[in-house]
Amino acid sequence: MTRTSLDKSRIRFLLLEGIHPSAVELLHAQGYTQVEALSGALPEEELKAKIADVHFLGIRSRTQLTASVFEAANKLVAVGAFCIGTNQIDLLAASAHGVAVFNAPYSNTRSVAELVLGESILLLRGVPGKSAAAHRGQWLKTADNAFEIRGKVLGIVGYGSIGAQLSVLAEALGMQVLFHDVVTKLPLGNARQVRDLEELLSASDIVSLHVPELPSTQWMIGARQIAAMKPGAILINASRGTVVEIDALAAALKEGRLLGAAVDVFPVEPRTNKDEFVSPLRGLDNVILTPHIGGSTMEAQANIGLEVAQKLVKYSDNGTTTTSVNFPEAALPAHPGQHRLLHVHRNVPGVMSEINKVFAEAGTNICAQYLQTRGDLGYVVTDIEAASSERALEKLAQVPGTIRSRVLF
Ligand SMILES: NC(=O)C1=CN([C@@H]2O[C@H](COP(=O)(O)OP(=O)(O)OC[C@H]3O[C@@H](n4cnc5c(N)ncnc54)[C@H](O)[C@@H]3O)[C@@H](O)[C@H]2O)C=CC1
Ligand SMILES: O=C(O)CCC(=O)C(=O)O
Repeated sequence: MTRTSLDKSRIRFLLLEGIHPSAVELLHAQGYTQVEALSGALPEEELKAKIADVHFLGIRSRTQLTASVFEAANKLVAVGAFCIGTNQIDLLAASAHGVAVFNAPYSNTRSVAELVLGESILLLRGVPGKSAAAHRGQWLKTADNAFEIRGKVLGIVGYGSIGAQLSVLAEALGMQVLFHDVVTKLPLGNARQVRDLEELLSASDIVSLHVPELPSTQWMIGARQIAAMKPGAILINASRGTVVEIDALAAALKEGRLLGAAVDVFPVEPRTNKDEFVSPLRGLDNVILTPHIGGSTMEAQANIGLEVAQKLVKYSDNGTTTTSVNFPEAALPAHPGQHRLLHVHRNVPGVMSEINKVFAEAGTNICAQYLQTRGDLGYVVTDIEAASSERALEKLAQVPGTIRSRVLF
Protein backbone atom coordinates (compact mmCIF):
# COMPACT_ATOMS: atom_id res chain seq x y z
CA MET A 1 0.00 0.00 0.00
CA THR A 2 1.57 3.29 -1.10
CA ARG A 3 0.60 6.75 0.07
CA THR A 4 1.96 9.97 -1.26
CA SER A 5 2.23 12.93 1.08
CA LEU A 6 -1.13 14.59 1.57
CA ASP A 7 -1.66 18.22 2.24
CA LYS A 8 -2.44 18.56 5.96
CA SER A 9 -5.86 19.95 5.18
CA ARG A 10 -6.74 16.62 3.49
CA ILE A 11 -5.64 14.39 6.35
CA ARG A 12 -8.68 13.17 8.27
CA PHE A 13 -8.75 12.50 12.00
CA LEU A 14 -11.63 10.71 13.72
CA LEU A 15 -11.69 10.95 17.51
CA LEU A 16 -14.17 8.73 19.38
CA GLU A 17 -15.31 8.31 23.00
CA GLY A 18 -15.26 11.92 24.15
CA ILE A 19 -11.53 12.51 23.85
CA HIS A 20 -10.60 15.75 25.63
CA PRO A 21 -10.82 18.93 23.46
CA SER A 22 -7.10 19.53 24.14
CA ALA A 23 -6.44 16.96 21.38
CA VAL A 24 -8.54 18.81 18.81
CA GLU A 25 -6.94 22.12 19.79
CA LEU A 26 -3.46 20.72 19.33
CA LEU A 27 -4.32 19.15 15.97
CA HIS A 28 -5.82 22.41 14.71
CA ALA A 29 -2.80 24.35 15.94
CA GLN A 30 -0.58 21.97 13.97
CA GLY A 31 -2.53 22.61 10.77
CA TYR A 32 -4.81 19.55 10.81
CA THR A 33 -8.26 20.95 10.17
CA GLN A 34 -10.23 17.80 9.32
CA VAL A 35 -10.92 16.52 12.82
CA GLU A 36 -14.23 14.87 13.67
CA ALA A 37 -14.83 14.23 17.37
CA LEU A 38 -17.69 12.00 18.59
CA SER A 39 -18.73 11.36 22.18
CA GLY A 40 -19.29 7.57 22.16
CA ALA A 41 -17.82 4.39 20.70
CA LEU A 42 -19.26 3.08 17.42
CA PRO A 43 -20.60 -0.43 16.77
CA GLU A 44 -18.27 -2.42 14.51
CA GLU A 45 -20.22 -2.06 11.26
CA GLU A 46 -20.67 1.69 11.72
CA LEU A 47 -17.01 2.04 12.59
CA LYS A 48 -15.96 0.08 9.50
CA ALA A 49 -18.03 2.31 7.24
CA LYS A 50 -16.67 5.48 8.83
CA ILE A 51 -13.04 4.44 9.08
CA ALA A 52 -12.63 3.86 5.33
CA ASP A 53 -11.75 7.53 4.76
CA VAL A 54 -9.83 8.12 7.97
CA HIS A 55 -6.04 8.51 8.22
CA PHE A 56 -5.73 8.85 12.01
CA LEU A 57 -8.09 7.35 14.58
CA GLY A 58 -8.34 8.25 18.27
CA ILE A 59 -10.09 5.92 20.72
CA ARG A 60 -10.26 5.16 24.45
CA SER A 61 -10.99 1.81 26.09
CA ARG A 62 -14.42 1.07 24.57
CA THR A 63 -13.74 0.91 20.84
CA GLN A 64 -12.83 -2.59 19.71
CA LEU A 65 -10.32 -2.49 16.86
CA THR A 66 -10.54 -6.01 15.46
CA ALA A 67 -8.72 -7.51 12.48
CA SER A 68 -11.90 -6.98 10.49
CA VAL A 69 -11.91 -3.25 11.34
CA PHE A 70 -8.30 -2.94 10.16
CA GLU A 71 -9.29 -4.72 6.92
CA ALA A 72 -11.79 -1.93 6.29
CA ALA A 73 -9.33 0.84 7.18
CA ASN A 74 -7.56 1.30 3.86
CA LYS A 75 -6.21 4.74 4.55
CA LEU A 76 -5.46 4.34 8.24
CA VAL A 77 -1.89 5.38 9.14
CA ALA A 78 -2.00 5.37 12.93
CA VAL A 79 -4.22 4.81 15.96
CA GLY A 80 -3.99 6.84 19.15
CA ALA A 81 -5.29 5.07 22.27
CA PHE A 82 -6.05 8.04 24.52
CA CYS A 83 -5.57 5.85 27.61
CA ILE A 84 -3.11 3.31 29.05
CA GLY A 85 -4.56 -0.08 28.07
CA THR A 86 -4.31 -1.23 24.44
CA ASN A 87 -6.06 -4.59 24.92
CA GLN A 88 -9.02 -3.27 22.88
CA ILE A 89 -6.78 -3.17 19.79
CA ASP A 90 -5.70 -6.21 17.80
CA LEU A 91 -2.06 -5.12 17.73
CA LEU A 92 -0.98 -7.96 15.44
CA ALA A 93 -3.58 -6.91 12.89
CA ALA A 94 -2.50 -3.27 13.25
CA SER A 95 1.12 -4.25 12.54
CA ALA A 96 0.13 -6.49 9.65
CA HIS A 97 -1.58 -3.47 8.06
CA GLY A 98 1.35 -1.17 8.82
CA VAL A 99 -0.70 0.90 11.27
CA ALA A 100 1.30 2.41 14.13
CA VAL A 101 -0.39 2.47 17.57
CA PHE A 102 0.38 5.00 20.29
CA ASN A 103 -0.97 5.40 23.85
CA ALA A 104 -0.45 7.51 26.97
CA PRO A 105 1.26 5.13 29.37
CA TYR A 106 1.41 7.41 32.44
CA SER A 107 -1.04 10.29 32.13
CA ASN A 108 -3.86 8.82 34.24
CA THR A 109 -1.77 6.74 36.66
CA ARG A 110 -2.22 9.15 39.56
CA SER A 111 -5.97 9.48 38.96
CA VAL A 112 -6.48 5.72 39.29
CA ALA A 113 -4.32 5.49 42.42
CA GLU A 114 -6.22 8.34 44.10
CA LEU A 115 -9.60 6.77 43.32
CA VAL A 116 -8.54 3.42 44.78
CA LEU A 117 -7.30 5.05 47.95
CA GLY A 118 -10.49 7.08 48.37
CA GLU A 119 -12.60 3.97 47.83
CA SER A 120 -10.52 2.05 50.37
CA ILE A 121 -11.29 4.61 53.07
CA LEU A 122 -14.99 4.75 52.22
CA LEU A 123 -15.37 0.95 52.16
CA LEU A 124 -13.49 0.46 55.45
CA ARG A 125 -16.00 2.86 57.04
CA GLY A 126 -19.02 1.29 55.36
CA VAL A 127 -19.87 4.63 53.78
CA PRO A 128 -21.49 3.29 50.57
CA GLY A 129 -24.04 1.26 52.59
CA LYS A 130 -24.65 4.00 55.17
CA SER A 131 -25.07 6.62 52.46
CA ALA A 132 -27.49 4.43 50.49
CA ALA A 133 -29.48 3.80 53.69
CA ALA A 134 -29.59 7.53 54.49
CA HIS A 135 -30.94 8.18 51.01
CA ARG A 136 -33.75 5.76 51.90
CA GLY A 137 -34.39 7.59 55.20
CA GLN A 138 -32.46 5.18 57.47
CA TRP A 139 -29.98 6.41 60.12
CA LEU A 140 -27.19 3.82 60.57
CA LYS A 141 -25.02 5.49 63.23
CA THR A 142 -22.72 2.70 64.39
CA ALA A 143 -19.02 1.87 64.65
CA ASP A 144 -19.65 -1.80 63.86
CA ASN A 145 -17.47 -2.94 60.97
CA ALA A 146 -16.00 0.57 60.56
CA PHE A 147 -12.21 0.77 60.57
CA GLU A 148 -9.37 3.22 60.14
CA ILE A 149 -7.08 2.70 57.15
CA ARG A 150 -3.98 3.20 59.31
CA GLY A 151 -2.20 -0.10 59.94
CA LYS A 152 -4.26 -2.11 57.45
CA VAL A 153 -2.56 -4.35 54.90
CA LEU A 154 -2.97 -3.38 51.25
CA GLY A 155 -2.24 -6.15 48.75
CA ILE A 156 -1.47 -4.83 45.29
CA VAL A 157 -1.64 -7.24 42.36
CA GLY A 158 0.47 -5.81 39.51
CA TYR A 159 3.17 -3.44 40.77
CA GLY A 160 3.55 -1.35 37.61
CA SER A 161 2.97 2.38 37.22
CA ILE A 162 -0.39 2.43 39.00
CA GLY A 163 0.39 -0.24 41.60
CA ALA A 164 3.64 1.48 42.58
CA GLN A 165 2.00 4.92 42.75
CA LEU A 166 -0.76 3.49 44.95
CA SER A 167 1.86 1.87 47.17
CA VAL A 168 3.50 5.24 47.92
CA LEU A 169 0.18 6.97 48.68
CA ALA A 170 -1.02 4.08 50.87
CA GLU A 171 2.15 4.11 52.97
CA ALA A 172 1.70 7.83 53.53
CA LEU A 173 -1.60 6.93 55.22
CA GLY A 174 0.09 4.35 57.44
CA MET A 175 -0.83 1.22 55.50
CA GLN A 176 1.41 -1.81 55.15
CA VAL A 177 1.88 -2.70 51.50
CA LEU A 178 2.39 -6.15 50.03
CA PHE A 179 2.50 -6.75 46.33
CA HIS A 180 2.48 -9.59 43.84
CA ASP A 181 3.89 -9.23 40.35
CA VAL A 182 5.11 -11.74 37.77
CA VAL A 183 8.28 -9.67 37.50
CA THR A 184 10.65 -8.94 40.38
CA LYS A 185 10.10 -5.26 41.18
CA LEU A 186 11.91 -2.72 43.30
CA PRO A 187 9.67 -2.30 46.38
CA LEU A 188 9.05 1.39 47.12
CA GLY A 189 9.27 2.52 50.75
CA ASN A 190 8.55 -0.41 53.07
CA ALA A 191 6.46 -2.36 50.58
CA ARG A 192 7.25 -6.06 50.23
CA GLN A 193 6.91 -8.38 47.25
CA VAL A 194 5.32 -11.67 48.30
CA ARG A 195 6.00 -15.13 46.92
CA ASP A 196 2.70 -15.62 45.09
CA LEU A 197 -0.88 -14.47 44.71
CA GLU A 198 -2.15 -16.86 47.40
CA GLU A 199 0.16 -15.36 50.03
CA LEU A 200 -1.03 -11.88 49.13
CA LEU A 201 -4.71 -12.84 49.23
CA SER A 202 -4.49 -14.47 52.63
CA ALA A 203 -2.57 -11.60 54.24
CA SER A 204 -4.37 -8.50 52.91
CA ASP A 205 -7.24 -6.45 54.33
CA ILE A 206 -7.68 -4.79 50.95
CA VAL A 207 -6.73 -6.36 47.61
CA SER A 208 -6.40 -3.99 44.67
CA LEU A 209 -5.87 -5.23 41.11
CA HIS A 210 -3.61 -3.37 38.65
CA VAL A 211 -2.69 -5.90 35.98
CA PRO A 212 -3.20 -5.48 32.22
CA GLU A 213 -5.75 -7.55 30.31
CA LEU A 214 -3.77 -10.58 29.11
CA PRO A 215 -4.60 -14.26 28.61
CA SER A 216 -2.68 -14.86 31.87
CA THR A 217 -4.76 -12.34 33.85
CA GLN A 218 -8.14 -13.46 32.53
CA TRP A 219 -10.40 -14.47 35.45
CA MET A 220 -7.34 -14.55 37.75
CA ILE A 221 -9.65 -13.69 40.66
CA GLY A 222 -12.43 -16.31 40.82
CA ALA A 223 -14.32 -18.18 43.55
CA ARG A 224 -11.14 -19.97 44.75
CA GLN A 225 -9.10 -16.78 45.06
CA ILE A 226 -11.96 -14.93 46.78
CA ALA A 227 -12.28 -17.81 49.24
CA ALA A 228 -8.55 -17.44 49.97
CA MET A 229 -9.03 -13.79 51.00
CA LYS A 230 -9.36 -12.87 54.69
CA PRO A 231 -13.00 -12.95 55.84
CA GLY A 232 -14.19 -9.33 55.89
CA ALA A 233 -11.59 -8.16 53.35
CA ILE A 234 -12.23 -5.72 50.51
CA LEU A 235 -11.63 -6.25 46.78
CA ILE A 236 -10.99 -3.36 44.39
CA ASN A 237 -10.81 -3.78 40.62
CA ALA A 238 -9.87 -0.78 38.49
CA SER A 239 -7.84 -2.82 36.00
CA ARG A 240 -9.94 -4.69 33.44
CA GLY A 241 -13.32 -6.40 33.66
CA THR A 242 -11.94 -9.75 32.52
CA VAL A 243 -9.68 -10.04 35.58
CA VAL A 244 -12.46 -10.84 38.08
CA GLU A 245 -15.23 -13.43 37.81
CA ILE A 246 -18.04 -11.09 38.59
CA ASP A 247 -20.59 -13.76 39.61
CA ALA A 248 -18.14 -15.20 42.16
CA LEU A 249 -17.58 -11.71 43.56
CA ALA A 250 -21.31 -11.01 43.74
CA ALA A 251 -21.85 -14.31 45.59
CA ALA A 252 -19.12 -13.53 48.17
CA LEU A 253 -20.56 -10.07 48.80
CA LYS A 254 -24.11 -11.38 49.19
CA GLU A 255 -22.90 -14.02 51.66
CA GLY A 256 -21.07 -11.31 53.63
CA ARG A 257 -17.71 -13.05 53.20
CA LEU A 258 -16.25 -9.76 51.96
CA LEU A 259 -16.82 -6.44 53.71
CA GLY A 260 -17.16 -4.64 50.40
CA ALA A 261 -15.85 -4.05 46.91
CA ALA A 262 -15.21 -1.26 44.46
CA VAL A 263 -15.45 -2.11 40.79
CA ASP A 264 -14.68 0.31 37.96
CA VAL A 265 -14.34 -2.12 35.05
CA PHE A 266 -16.68 -4.86 33.89
CA PRO A 267 -16.68 -7.85 31.53
CA VAL A 268 -19.31 -6.01 29.46
CA GLU A 269 -19.48 -2.23 29.60
CA PRO A 270 -22.08 0.02 27.98
CA ARG A 271 -20.84 1.50 24.70
CA THR A 272 -22.18 4.96 25.41
CA ASN A 273 -23.57 6.86 28.42
CA LYS A 274 -27.07 6.26 27.04
CA ASP A 275 -26.85 2.43 27.16
CA GLU A 276 -27.98 0.51 30.24
CA PHE A 277 -25.38 -0.85 32.64
CA VAL A 278 -26.19 -4.46 33.54
CA SER A 279 -24.32 -6.27 36.32
CA PRO A 280 -24.96 -8.82 39.11
CA LEU A 281 -23.37 -6.26 41.44
CA ARG A 282 -26.19 -3.76 40.99
CA GLY A 283 -28.21 -3.20 44.14
CA LEU A 284 -25.51 -4.30 46.60
CA ASP A 285 -25.05 -1.46 49.09
CA ASN A 286 -21.53 -2.48 50.10
CA VAL A 287 -20.23 -2.13 46.55
CA ILE A 288 -19.00 1.06 44.92
CA LEU A 289 -19.80 0.82 41.22
CA THR A 290 -18.14 3.35 38.93
CA PRO A 291 -18.48 3.62 35.13
CA HIS A 292 -14.83 3.00 34.15
CA ILE A 293 -13.72 6.41 35.38
CA GLY A 294 -10.45 5.45 37.06
CA GLY A 295 -8.56 7.68 34.64
CA SER A 296 -11.36 10.17 34.08
CA THR A 297 -10.18 13.37 35.71
CA MET A 298 -9.89 16.74 34.02
CA GLU A 299 -6.15 16.73 34.69
CA ALA A 300 -5.52 13.28 33.25
CA GLN A 301 -7.78 13.69 30.23
CA ALA A 302 -6.35 17.08 29.25
CA ASN A 303 -2.81 15.67 29.48
CA ILE A 304 -3.71 12.51 27.57
CA GLY A 305 -5.34 14.61 24.83
CA LEU A 306 -2.12 16.56 24.33
CA GLU A 307 0.25 13.62 24.72
CA VAL A 308 -1.39 11.27 22.24
CA ALA A 309 -2.30 13.98 19.71
CA GLN A 310 1.34 15.09 19.80
CA LYS A 311 2.50 11.53 19.07
CA LEU A 312 0.13 11.29 16.09
CA VAL A 313 1.31 14.65 14.75
CA LYS A 314 4.98 13.66 15.06
CA TYR A 315 4.35 10.45 13.18
CA SER A 316 2.34 12.24 10.52
CA ASP A 317 4.79 15.12 10.13
CA ASN A 318 8.14 13.38 10.23
CA GLY A 319 7.73 9.64 10.80
CA THR A 320 8.81 9.56 14.45
CA THR A 321 7.46 6.47 16.22
CA THR A 322 8.95 6.88 19.70
CA THR A 323 6.92 5.00 22.41
CA SER A 324 4.70 3.27 19.85
CA VAL A 325 3.26 0.09 21.36
CA ASN A 326 3.61 -2.00 18.18
CA PHE A 327 6.04 -0.25 15.81
CA PRO A 328 9.83 -0.18 15.75
CA GLU A 329 10.79 3.02 17.59
CA ALA A 330 12.58 5.72 15.60
CA ALA A 331 13.20 9.27 16.81
CA LEU A 332 13.82 11.17 13.60
CA PRO A 333 15.32 14.61 13.01
CA ALA A 334 13.75 17.20 10.71
CA HIS A 335 14.39 16.75 6.97
CA PRO A 336 14.49 20.28 5.54
CA GLY A 337 14.63 20.45 1.77
CA GLN A 338 14.51 16.66 1.36
CA HIS A 339 11.74 14.19 0.81
CA ARG A 340 11.38 11.44 3.40
CA LEU A 341 10.35 7.94 2.34
CA LEU A 342 8.82 5.76 5.05
CA HIS A 343 8.82 2.04 4.36
CA VAL A 344 7.14 -0.49 6.64
CA HIS A 345 7.95 -4.08 5.76
CA ARG A 346 8.01 -7.64 7.01
CA ASN A 347 11.27 -8.12 8.87
CA VAL A 348 12.76 -10.85 6.67
CA PRO A 349 16.30 -11.12 5.28
CA GLY A 350 17.02 -9.25 2.06
CA VAL A 351 14.50 -6.40 2.27
CA MET A 352 17.12 -3.74 3.04
CA SER A 353 19.29 -4.75 0.12
CA GLU A 354 16.24 -4.66 -2.20
CA ILE A 355 15.36 -1.19 -0.92
CA ASN A 356 18.84 0.13 -1.50
CA LYS A 357 18.93 -1.51 -4.93
CA VAL A 358 15.94 0.68 -5.83
CA PHE A 359 17.92 3.80 -4.95
CA ALA A 360 21.13 2.55 -6.61
CA GLU A 361 19.39 1.67 -9.89
CA ALA A 362 17.62 5.03 -10.00
CA GLY A 363 20.88 6.87 -9.23
CA THR A 364 19.20 8.43 -6.18
CA ASN A 365 21.49 10.11 -3.69
CA ILE A 366 20.58 9.05 -0.14
CA CYS A 367 20.94 11.99 2.29
CA ALA A 368 20.12 9.98 5.45
CA GLN A 369 18.77 6.55 6.29
CA TYR A 370 17.40 5.00 9.50
CA LEU A 371 16.37 1.40 10.17
CA GLN A 372 14.63 -0.10 13.17
CA THR A 373 13.01 -3.49 13.57
CA ARG A 374 10.62 -4.94 16.13
CA GLY A 375 9.56 -8.55 15.95
CA ASP A 376 8.10 -9.16 12.51
CA LEU A 377 8.15 -5.49 11.48
CA GLY A 378 10.89 -3.47 9.85
CA TYR A 379 10.76 0.32 9.47
CA VAL A 380 13.21 2.08 7.21
CA VAL A 381 13.24 5.82 6.65
CA THR A 382 15.23 7.33 3.81
CA ASP A 383 15.75 11.03 3.12
CA ILE A 384 16.45 11.79 -0.53
CA GLU A 385 16.53 14.74 -2.90
CA ALA A 386 13.04 15.91 -3.73
CA ALA A 387 13.24 15.44 -7.50
CA SER A 388 13.48 11.64 -7.39
CA SER A 389 10.99 10.80 -4.62
CA GLU A 390 7.89 10.03 -6.68
CA ARG A 391 9.62 7.40 -8.83
CA ALA A 392 11.47 5.96 -5.82
CA LEU A 393 8.23 5.59 -3.85
CA GLU A 394 6.62 3.72 -6.72
CA LYS A 395 9.57 1.30 -6.89
CA LEU A 396 9.78 0.93 -3.11
CA ALA A 397 6.16 -0.20 -2.98
CA GLN A 398 7.11 -3.13 -5.26
CA VAL A 399 9.85 -4.44 -2.96
CA PRO A 400 8.79 -7.93 -1.76
CA GLY A 401 7.77 -7.78 1.90
CA THR A 402 6.45 -4.20 1.69
CA ILE A 403 3.48 -3.54 3.98
CA ARG A 404 3.15 0.19 3.50
CA SER A 405 5.16 3.09 2.13
CA ARG A 406 4.59 6.80 2.37
CA VAL A 407 6.44 9.96 1.41
CA LEU A 408 6.67 13.11 3.51
CA PHE A 409 7.49 16.41 1.82
N1 LIG B 1 -9.86 1.98 35.37
C1 LIG B 1 -9.22 2.79 34.56
O1 LIG B 1 -9.75 3.81 34.13
C2 LIG B 1 -7.84 2.48 34.17
C3 LIG B 1 -7.41 1.17 34.10
N2 LIG B 1 -6.13 0.88 33.74
C4 LIG B 1 -5.72 -0.52 33.69
O2 LIG B 1 -4.67 -0.71 34.63
C5 LIG B 1 -3.70 -1.56 34.05
C6 LIG B 1 -2.38 -1.34 34.73
O3 LIG B 1 -1.85 -0.08 34.39
P1 LIG B 1 -0.32 0.29 34.65
O4 LIG B 1 0.00 0.15 36.09
O5 LIG B 1 -0.08 1.58 33.99
O6 LIG B 1 0.39 -0.88 33.84
P2 LIG B 1 1.88 -1.38 33.95
O7 LIG B 1 2.15 -2.13 32.70
O8 LIG B 1 2.77 -0.29 34.36
O9 LIG B 1 1.82 -2.45 35.18
C7 LIG B 1 1.20 -3.68 35.10
C8 LIG B 1 1.95 -4.61 36.04
O10 LIG B 1 1.24 -5.86 36.09
C9 LIG B 1 2.22 -6.90 36.11
N3 LIG B 1 1.59 -8.15 35.70
C10 LIG B 1 1.31 -8.58 34.45
N4 LIG B 1 0.73 -9.79 34.49
C11 LIG B 1 0.63 -10.13 35.80
C12 LIG B 1 0.12 -11.26 36.48
N5 LIG B 1 -0.42 -12.30 35.81
N6 LIG B 1 0.20 -11.28 37.82
C13 LIG B 1 0.76 -10.25 38.50
N7 LIG B 1 1.27 -9.15 37.90
C14 LIG B 1 1.20 -9.09 36.57
C15 LIG B 1 3.29 -6.40 35.20
O11 LIG B 1 4.52 -7.09 35.40
C16 LIG B 1 3.37 -4.92 35.57
O12 LIG B 1 4.28 -4.69 36.62
C17 LIG B 1 -3.73 -1.17 32.56
O13 LIG B 1 -3.22 -2.20 31.75
C18 LIG B 1 -5.18 -0.91 32.32
O14 LIG B 1 -5.81 -2.09 31.89
C19 LIG B 1 -5.23 1.88 33.45
C20 LIG B 1 -5.61 3.19 33.52
C21 LIG B 1 -6.96 3.59 33.84
O1 LIG C 1 -10.44 6.59 30.20
C1 LIG C 1 -10.62 5.62 29.47
O2 LIG C 1 -11.40 5.60 28.54
C2 LIG C 1 -9.87 4.33 29.70
C3 LIG C 1 -8.99 4.35 30.88
C4 LIG C 1 -8.27 3.08 30.93
O3 LIG C 1 -8.84 2.07 31.25
C5 LIG C 1 -6.87 3.03 30.51
O4 LIG C 1 -6.22 4.08 30.46
O5 LIG C 1 -6.38 1.92 30.25
